[in-house]
Amino acid sequence: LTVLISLLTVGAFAQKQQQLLPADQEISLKYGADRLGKRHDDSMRKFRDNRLGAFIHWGLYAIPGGEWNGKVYNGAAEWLKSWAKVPADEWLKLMDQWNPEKFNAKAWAKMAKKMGVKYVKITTKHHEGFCLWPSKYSQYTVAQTPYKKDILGELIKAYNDEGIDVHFYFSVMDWSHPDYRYDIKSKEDEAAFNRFLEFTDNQLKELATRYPTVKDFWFDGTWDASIKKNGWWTAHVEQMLKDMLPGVTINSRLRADDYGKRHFDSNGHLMGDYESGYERRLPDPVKDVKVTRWDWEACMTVPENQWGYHKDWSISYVKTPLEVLERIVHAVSMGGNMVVNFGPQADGDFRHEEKELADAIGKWMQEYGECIYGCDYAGWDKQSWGYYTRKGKDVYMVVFNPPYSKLLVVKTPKGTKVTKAVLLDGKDIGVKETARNEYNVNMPAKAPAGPFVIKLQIEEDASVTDKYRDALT
Ligand SMILES: C[C@@H]1O/C(=N\OC(=O)Nc2ccccc2)[C@@H](O)[C@H](O)[C@@H]1O
Repeated sequence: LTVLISLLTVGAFAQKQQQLLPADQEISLKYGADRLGKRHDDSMRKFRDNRLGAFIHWGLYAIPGGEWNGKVYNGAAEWLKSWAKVPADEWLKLMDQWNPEKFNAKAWAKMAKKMGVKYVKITTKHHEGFCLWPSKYSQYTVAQTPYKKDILGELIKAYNDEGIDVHFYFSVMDWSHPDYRYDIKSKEDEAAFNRFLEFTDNQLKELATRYPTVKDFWFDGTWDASIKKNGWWTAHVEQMLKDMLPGVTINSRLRADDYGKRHFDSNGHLMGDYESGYERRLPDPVKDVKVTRWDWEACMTVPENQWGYHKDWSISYVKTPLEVLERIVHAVSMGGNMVVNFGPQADGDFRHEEKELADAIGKWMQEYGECIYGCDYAGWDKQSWGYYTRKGKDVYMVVFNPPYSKLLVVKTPKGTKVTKAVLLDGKDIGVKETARNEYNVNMPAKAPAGPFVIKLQIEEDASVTDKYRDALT
C-alpha cells in the first residue's frame, strides 16, 4: 500500500510539473495558457524584484486556535472547522467574538517593514467564508462583528504607506455558502454552482473596485472537481481582474484548462503569471532547475503546517530563523519568490516567536538584502557551501556551510572568469583560479557568526580560449 501511495504521489506530482509536448502535437485549448514565457512588464518586474513577502492568515479560526470543545487538533488551525466537523452556522457564530482589541494596522506594517518584506499577502477570505472586508454580498464579514470596521482597508493603507505592496489571498472554496459544490453531479448542482460562481465574481469585482492598489490575487481552494469542470470560469476571472486592474498578477493555482488540468495546461504551458505549487516545499537546486524558466513563488509555514494561529506550537517542529532564511535564499537562487507565513492571534497581536522571527530576518536583510532584492538565478552549478544569486553583472555567493578547508569552490560556465571576490563592505578576500572555470574563493579571515555574502566580479566572453587541456583518457 505504501509503495502504491508513493507511486500515486509521485505520479500526481509529476502531473503538476511542466511536461511540454512537441509543438506540432499541441492540442488546441480555449482555456489554456494565455501567454508563453515570463511577463516582462513593470508590474511583473516589481513582483519578481520584490522577492521576499509575508503571508497573513487571519480569520475566525484564530479565536479557537486549534482547540474545539476541549480537544486540541494537530492539523492546520485554519482547517479546525473541518477537523472538528463543526457545522457552518455553529462555526460562524465565532463572529460574535471577533473584536481584536490589540489590532494596530500601522504596527503590523512597521513589523513587515523591519523584516524587509516588500509585499504582504492577506487572506481576504479563507475557506471558512469570513470576509476581512465589509462585502455587501455576504453576511459573514467584519461589518457584522463587534469590531465592525474594514480591517482589509486599514491594512492596505498601512502597508502601502510603508511602501509595501499588498496581494490578496482569496479562497474560491467557501464553506459558508450554500451554493458551493465539491463536484457537479446534477442539474441542481450545476444551477447552484453557477449561482456560486456569480457570487464569487461579485466579491472579486468588489475587492478590485474597493482596493485598486492591490497588486496580485493568490487564489486557493480551487482543487475540487467543480472548479476543474469549469476551467472557462478560471480563465474569465483572470481576464476580468486584468481588465479591471492592468498589471495585476494572478497565480497559477486559480487556473484549470478545458480538461481540468491545473497550474500547467494540457500542453504543459504555465497558466497565470507565476507557478504557485511550492507550498511548504522547494524545487531541488539540481534536479528541478527547469523552474528557472518561469516565474514562481513559494510559501512556507514556520511550524510544520500551521497557517492560521494555533495556540500550541509544541505539537510540531518549529523552524529557526536560520532555517527560514535558508529557504528564502534557496527560492531566490532558483529565480523564485518566498512568502513567509504569519498567523496573528485573535486579539490582533502576534505571538513572540513570529515577532522574533521578523526581527532576525530583518537584521540579516538589512546587512545582506542586496543579494535578495532584484536578484535571480545565476545559472552556475550549485555548490555545498550555499547558494548563488545574480543581479546584472554581480554574482553573489550566500554562504551557509563554510568548509573546513576555508576554500569556497566556484565553478563558472564556459567563458566566464571570476576576477575579484569581495565582502559587501568592499574588502577583497582573494580568489585563485585552480583549473578551467574553477576557482577557490577564500573565506574571510574572521569567519562571520552566521550566513554571509561574497560578491564576485566576473568577465563573460564565450569566445575565450584557455591554457587548459583536457586529459586524453
Ligand atoms: C496557503 C495554504 O493553502 C491551502 N491549501 O493549499 C493546498 O492545498 N495546496 C496544495 C494542494 C494540493 C497539492 C499541493 C498543494 C489552504 O488549505 C491552507 O489553509 C493555506 O491557506
